[in-house]
Amino acid sequence: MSLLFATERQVAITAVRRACGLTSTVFKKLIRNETLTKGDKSPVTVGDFSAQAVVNTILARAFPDDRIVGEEDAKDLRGDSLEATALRNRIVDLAVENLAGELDLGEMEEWGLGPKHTHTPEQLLDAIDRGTYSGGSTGRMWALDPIDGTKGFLRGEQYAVCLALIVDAKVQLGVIGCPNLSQDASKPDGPKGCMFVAVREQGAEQMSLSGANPAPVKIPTFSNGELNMLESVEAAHSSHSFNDRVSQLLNITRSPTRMDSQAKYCALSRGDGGIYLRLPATSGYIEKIWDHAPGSLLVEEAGGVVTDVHGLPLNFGLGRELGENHGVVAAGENVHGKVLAAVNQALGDGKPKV
Ligand SMILES: Nc1ncnc2c1ncn2[C@@H]1O[C@H](COP(=O)(O)OS(=O)(=O)O)[C@@H](OP(=O)(O)O)[C@H]1O
Ligand SMILES: [Mg+2]
Ligand SMILES: [Mg+2]
Ligand SMILES: [Mg+2]
Repeated sequence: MSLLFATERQVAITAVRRACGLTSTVFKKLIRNETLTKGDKSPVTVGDFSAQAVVNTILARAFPDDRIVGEEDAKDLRGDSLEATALRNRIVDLAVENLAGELDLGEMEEWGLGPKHTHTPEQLLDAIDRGTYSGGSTGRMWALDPIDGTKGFLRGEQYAVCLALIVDAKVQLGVIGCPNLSQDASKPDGPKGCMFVAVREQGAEQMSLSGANPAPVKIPTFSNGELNMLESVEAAHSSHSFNDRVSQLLNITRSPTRMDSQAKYCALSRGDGGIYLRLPATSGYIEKIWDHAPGSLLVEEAGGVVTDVHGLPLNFGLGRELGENHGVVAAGENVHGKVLAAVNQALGDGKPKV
């Protein structure tokens, strides 16, 4: 008897692994004018667009009826301007080359892979735009962040290719590829490049990006003295000062580890740090589902708890955003309760006294 979501798991591993190969190539050759600034002032690179084209092409072939909520869209790539044409050509070349790569273990030709397939520019732009689904509470949908932590990617630091399958608003499968993350946190100069895979009720595991050495990941039981806070690098993405206050309340003496992207969830799942705390630094910012879907399942399957500051589960069924949640509190089972209490004490401390 085959396990639930076995095919989806293999397709997602394939898509994330291929996309990681592409982003690593792009990083080595990225040139200045290959980065755009989006309406919200955040960066997007040829790597983000072409990785979304690759993942969505594979998903569309393997599961033609599934919807996709992806971070990027192809609007800026469709014009006739010199800039749009150059960007489009580069993205198409990258995606075509990546998809044409010889089949690796577990990959299937019918997923659009291998040298026999052709992919036209129009098909690849349409593949990117398959990611424009508005989300919702029923049915199957994939959540894709082709490069999470684009700023980290541009700095040559942590970033992640993140893919999740959500069924009736519940994350069932999460795959995260971290090309720059050390396979063993205690050996920062050792081999880099890991993939984290979680299936609901089937546990979580880490493997190398090639798929080698799969091993279960588990959050250990921490005492306060051993706890270490994981937080965003960008102060604009989550409040560092708030996290300092919570650390004080919990008597955490170790300094926080700053890391871009859902690599924070990955680090937490294998016990490199015991808490991931993310409070909005800008009032009004609502978290996106693709920034949390695979990471939250990974942490839960590794024995952790993920809620917002009110202790509510993240609700992935409200569209492209986590519309009803405020902040994210992720920690091992034995510490989540006290972290939540400290978060609420710190939030109360900040309120004007009447
Ligand atoms: N104002 C604001 N507040 C909170 N979050 C924001 C904000 N702006 C952007 N984003 C999202 O942050 C994603 C990057 O993840 P991190 O914050 O973990 O990375 S970082 O350490 O700050 O670089 C980043 O994901 P990517 O765009 O995929 O890189 C964004 O979706
Ligand atoms: Mg982005
Ligand atoms: Mg992101
Ligand atoms: Mg992104």
